[in-house]
Amino acid sequence: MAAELSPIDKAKFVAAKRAVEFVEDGMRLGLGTGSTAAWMVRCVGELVREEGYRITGVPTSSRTADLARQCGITVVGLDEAKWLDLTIDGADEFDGQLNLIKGGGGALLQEKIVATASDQMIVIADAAKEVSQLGAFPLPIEVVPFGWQTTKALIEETLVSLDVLGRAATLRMNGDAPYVTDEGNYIIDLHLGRIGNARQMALVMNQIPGVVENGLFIDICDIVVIGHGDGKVETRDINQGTVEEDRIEFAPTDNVFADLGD
Ligand SMILES: O=C[C@H](O)[C@H](O)[C@H](O)COP(=O)(O)O
Repeated sequence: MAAELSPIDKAKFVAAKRAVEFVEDGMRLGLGTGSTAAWMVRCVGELVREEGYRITGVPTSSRTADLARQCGITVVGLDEAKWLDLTIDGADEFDGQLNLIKGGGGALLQEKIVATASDQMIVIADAAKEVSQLGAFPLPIEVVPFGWQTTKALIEETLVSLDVLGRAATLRMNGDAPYVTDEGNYIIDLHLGRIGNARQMALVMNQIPGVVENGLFIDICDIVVIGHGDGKVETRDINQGTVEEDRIEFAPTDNVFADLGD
C-alpha cells in the first residue's frame, strides 16, 4: 500500500477526494488527464467498487482510459455518452476568474471538447497552480503535423502583432521526435511569461490555419478545488467565491490505490 505520499501528492489527493463528493450515482462523468486527475479517477473507482455507484466515464486521453478501466469504471466515448453531468480535471494554471491553462500533459483537445460537453466542470489543483495572471506556464497550441513549421511561423507573427512580451514558440519533443497527441497532432508551446488578454489570445490562436486548439480554457470551469500538502482544501465557485475551506485528514487506508498495487 502506497501510504507515504509527498506533500504535493497529498495536496492533489485531497483536492480529488473533495471534488469526488460532487459525483452522484448514475452520472455521466468526464475524466480528466494528468497526475491530479489520476487521483480523481482512483477515488471514482473506489465509489464504483465499494459503494456500487453506476458511473459512465468519458476519458480525455488513452492514459486516463487505461487507468479508469483498471479502477473498474465503465468507459465509453463522448459520442456514446452524448452529454455529461460533470467533468473533473486538473490544470496547469488557474486565475481569479477560474480561467485555465491546460495541456501540459498534451491532452488539451479532448479535455476541452469533453469539458465543454458537460453541465459542470470542476478543476482540481494544488495551491501552486494559482496565478494572478495566466502565462508563466507555457501555453500549448495543438497543430496538425502538415506544414507545422509554417503554422509555427504564423503563430509567431501573430504574437508580434499582438505585441506579446515573450514570444518563444517551441515544438514539444518526445526524445528526438516530435511529441504526438492522441489525435495524431503536434504541440507548439508558447513561452509568454504572462498573457495580458487571455480571451483575445484564445480567439486569435484558433483563427490560424493549422491550429487545432489552444490550451486556454476561458469561461469553461465552474469550480476549482484547491488542495494543500497539510490536507487543507478550499472550494472556489465562480458564482460565490470561496465557499468552503476545511481539512481532509489524509487516510492511507483509503482503498483508492487499486491500480498502484502494494
Ligand atoms: O494535458 C494535460 C492536462 O491538461 C492536465 O490536466 C494538466 O497538465 C495538469 O496536470 P497535472 O495534474 O499532472 O499537473
